[in-house]
Amino acid sequence: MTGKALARLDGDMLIYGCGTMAGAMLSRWLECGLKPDLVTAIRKSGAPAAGNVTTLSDSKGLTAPSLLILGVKPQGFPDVAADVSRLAGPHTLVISIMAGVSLEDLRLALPDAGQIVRAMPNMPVANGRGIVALISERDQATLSKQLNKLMAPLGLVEWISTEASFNLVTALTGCGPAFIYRIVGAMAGAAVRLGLDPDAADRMARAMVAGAALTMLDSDETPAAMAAAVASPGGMTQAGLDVLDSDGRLAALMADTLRAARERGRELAASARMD
Ligand SMILES: NC(=O)C1=CN([C@@H]2O[C@H](COP(=O)(O)OP(=O)(O)OC[C@H]3O[C@@H](n4cnc5c(N)ncnc54)[C@H](OP(=O)(O)O)[C@@H]3O)[C@@H](O)[C@H]2O)C=CC1
Ligand SMILES: O=C(O)[C@@H]1CCC=N1
Repeated sequence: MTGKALARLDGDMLIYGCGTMAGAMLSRWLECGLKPDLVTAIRKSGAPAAGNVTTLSDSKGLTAPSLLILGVKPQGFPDVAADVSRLAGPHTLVISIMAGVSLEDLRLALPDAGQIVRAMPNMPVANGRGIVALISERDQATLSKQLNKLMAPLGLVEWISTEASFNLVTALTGCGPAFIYRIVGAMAGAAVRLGLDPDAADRMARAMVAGAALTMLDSDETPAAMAAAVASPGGMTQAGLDVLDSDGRLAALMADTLRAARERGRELAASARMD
C-alpha cells in the first residue's frame, strides 16, 4: 500500500479506542506506508499506540476527523457515545469495528456522521493475512472504491450485502482464529495425553496447522478434496476422519460454536445501546 492510496481518504484518521484489534490494524497500515502524522489514537490509559502516532487519553481539543475508527468494546460504547457523536461530523466517515452493533444503532448514536460503515477485521490483519468484512448504510459502490484501498493491505476484503448475516460473518472470521487456536491446542494436548513430549507436540501442531493453512491458500481444491488427498484409502488418516465425521459430530460442534458466537453478538448490541 502506498501513502498515495491512503491520501485518497482525504485527510486525517482518529482511532477512538486503539487496543488489541484497532492497534493491529494500525500497525499493519503503518508498516504499509500510512503516515503516522495523519493519525491520532485515543486510549483510556493513554498508553502509546503503534509507531509514532499521537496517543491521547481523551478527546479534549479534537475536532471532527475525516475518518473515525471506533475500536472500543460494545459494552464500553455507552460511556463514550456522546463524545464520539461530537466528533462524528457531516464530513466524517465512521468505521465501527464493534462486534454486534448494527448500522441502525450506530446511526441513532451518531446522528450527524457523514457515512457509517460497519467493519469486522480479525487479528491476522497484523501480518496482512486477515479478513475485513464490511457493510455500509448506503452508497456502497463509491465507498468500496475508497475503502478497498485502505483495507486491502490487511488481507481479504469482503463486502457483505445483508446485515442480518453480519454476526454470523463475525463468528466465522472475527472469532474464527480463536476457534482454530483452540483446536490446535486440543490436538497438541491429545498428543501429549497419548504419550508425546509437550514441547515437541506444541511445536509440531503449530507447524502442521501453519503448513496446512498455507497449502490451502495456494489451492483451488475444496477442503473436502484436500482431506481426501491426505487420506490414503483404508489408511491412518481415514481412520481419524471417520471419528470426526461419525454422527456428524464435528459438523454439529462447529454449528453450535458459530451459533453461540452469533447469538452473543445480539447481546453485545443490546449492551452498546444507550438506555
Ligand atoms: N480482538 C479481536 O480479535 C477483535 C475485536 N473486535 C472488536 O474490536 C473492539 C475492541 O476489541 P479489543 O481490541 O479486543 O479490545 P481492547 O480492550 O484491547 O480495546 C479497547 C480499546 O478501547 C479503549 N477504551 C476503553 N474505554 C475507553 C474510553 N472510555 N475512552 C477512550 N478509550 C477507551 C481501550 O483503552 P486502553 O488501551 O487504555 O485499555 C482500548 O484501547 C471491540 O468492539 C471488538 O468487538 C473486532 C474484531 C476482532
Ligand atoms: O470476541 C469478540 O467479541 C470480538 C469479536 C470478534 C473477535 N473478538
